Formats: sequence, C-alpha cells, structure tokens
Amino acid sequence: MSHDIPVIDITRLREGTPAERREVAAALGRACRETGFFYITGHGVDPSLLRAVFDASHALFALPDAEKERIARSRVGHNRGYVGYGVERLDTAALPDRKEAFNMGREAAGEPANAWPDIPGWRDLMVGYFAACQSVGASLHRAFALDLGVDEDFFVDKFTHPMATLRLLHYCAAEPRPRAPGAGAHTDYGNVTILAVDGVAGLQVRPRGGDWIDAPMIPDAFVCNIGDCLMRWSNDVYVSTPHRVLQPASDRYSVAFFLDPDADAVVEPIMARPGDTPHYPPITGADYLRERLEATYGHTP
Ligand SMILES: O=C(O)CCC(=O)C(=O)O
Ligand SMILES: [Fe+2]
Repeated sequence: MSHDIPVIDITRLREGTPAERREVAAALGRACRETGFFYITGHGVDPSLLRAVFDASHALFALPDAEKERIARSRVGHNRGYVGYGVERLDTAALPDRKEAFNMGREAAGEPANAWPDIPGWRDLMVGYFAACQSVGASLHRAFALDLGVDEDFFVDKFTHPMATLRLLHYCAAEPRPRAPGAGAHTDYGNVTILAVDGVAGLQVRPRGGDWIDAPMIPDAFVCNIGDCLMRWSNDVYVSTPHRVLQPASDRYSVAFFLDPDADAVVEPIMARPGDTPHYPPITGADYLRERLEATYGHTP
C-alpha cells in the first residue's frame, strides 16, 4: 500500500463529463483509503483571494493583545474567536502547542455570532473565502460519494448548513522551546480538512503502520485530509491519519477549513460492499462533534 501523498487535479471533477468525474473520484478515493491525505490543484480558488486571506491573517495576528482579547474565544464562545498561545494542546502527552489561532463559523441567521477584528474589509474577505472553501468541499464530497458507491448527490442534503470552521493559524518561531510542537499529533474530527499554507513547511503525516513523513508545501495546492467523521461514515474504508506541525524555522501561517456535516445530518456507515456490517451505530453530526470535543477539552468550547 502506497503512503505517498498524491497531487490530484480536480478540474474535471468540477467541470467534466460523468466519466471524467468518475476518474477523478477514483484517484481521490484511492488516496482516502491509503494515506488519507492528498493535495488538490485545479480547485478553482483564485490565488489572489488566497493571497488576500494570508495578508489579512498577518494583520490580525499583528494586532495588539488588548484587541485580540476583545475577540477571544473565551468571551465569544461556540468555538469562535481568537485563541492565544499555549491554550491548546492537541497532543495531550506533549507540551502546549506553539500557535495562536482565529476561528470563524458560518455567518448566517440563526448561527452563533462570529467576532471580527476592527480591520476594514476583513469580515467580507473571510466570508468570501469561507464560501470558496465550502464549494471545494462540496466538489470533494461528490467524489467521495461516487467512490463509495452511493449517488453522486448523497452528501448534498447533509451539508446545507454545515458545522464548518475556518481557522487562521500562526506558528511562532521566536523563543523556540525544545520539545514544544507547533501543533501536537492529532487527527481531525470532521469529514475533510482543506488547508492552505503560506510558504513555510512543517506539516508531517504518519500513515497507519508507517513513520512520520513530510508534507511539503506545494504552491497554489491545498493539502486535504480525511477526518474521523468521514472515516466513521465510510465504515472505516477511508482513513483519518495522524498529523502534526513541527516548530517552524520562521513564522508560519496556515489557514484550515474544517468541514463537518449539518448538525442534524445522520452519520450512518455507508455499506459499499455486499456482506458489509456497520462498525458504528448512526449518530447525528452534532452529537458526534460534541462527543469528540468533550473528549478533547472535557467540555464543549
Ligand atoms: O497548520 C497546519 O499545517 C496543520 C494544522 C492542523 O492540522 C490542524 O489545525 O488541525
Ligand atoms: Fe489537523
């Protein structure tokens, strides 16, 4: 079994004929079964939008502490807002992560409010990027459905108001601390994560049964990985793979889009092959996420 991280052009998944979509879906499916990580190109997200998002991320993390504190997750709740250094420890056996972060959720009526820094244009830019990531996520889910042997639109009505989080990350290179990770080893909770990295390497992946391998930075490509929820949904056909971020040699910025299903979507293992038996009972998206967050934080943040 290959443990490489393939680079897959998804242009024909977005724009191609049914046969071309199937071909891309098969390549993505192979990566989801083997390493659980893949790069995508041809995703349709304008590089200038991504550049603007990274510029906005730099501006946010350069704000004075008092302004960061005003929009802190501890004040805002619902896993939204700014998270300071040392607050998170993704690997509970390691030191706290050397990173700061900013989280936002869907900006829509009935959703918990996001907190915004006082920077002109910032909110609209992030809302636009969030929508772009949602669209990439929808394309990927069409491919997962094709590959898992269900209708191409299987996931559509399960992602109409998804519990998605857009997360800006800043890994600090100053005052290096021996043994403190940038982000400790972990798996992601949701269905799929779509990650953009701004120039500085540091991500490593540990395929099942293998050693840590580097996931190098590839310009204009997103790094994507399967999370625990889709592993469960696929009845363990897809793998959610541990990964970590080393302390970077220079400041590192990344932007992660975590795509979870609708709160009321039923995550019931897809039985692709005759004779398959479900490894898990059905659960709603919300109950599943709550279970995972409680296991990590001892409460739902
Ligand atoms: O910043 C990165 O490269 C990866 C971040 C990550 O794995 C996470 O936040 O779950
Ligand atoms: Fe992660």
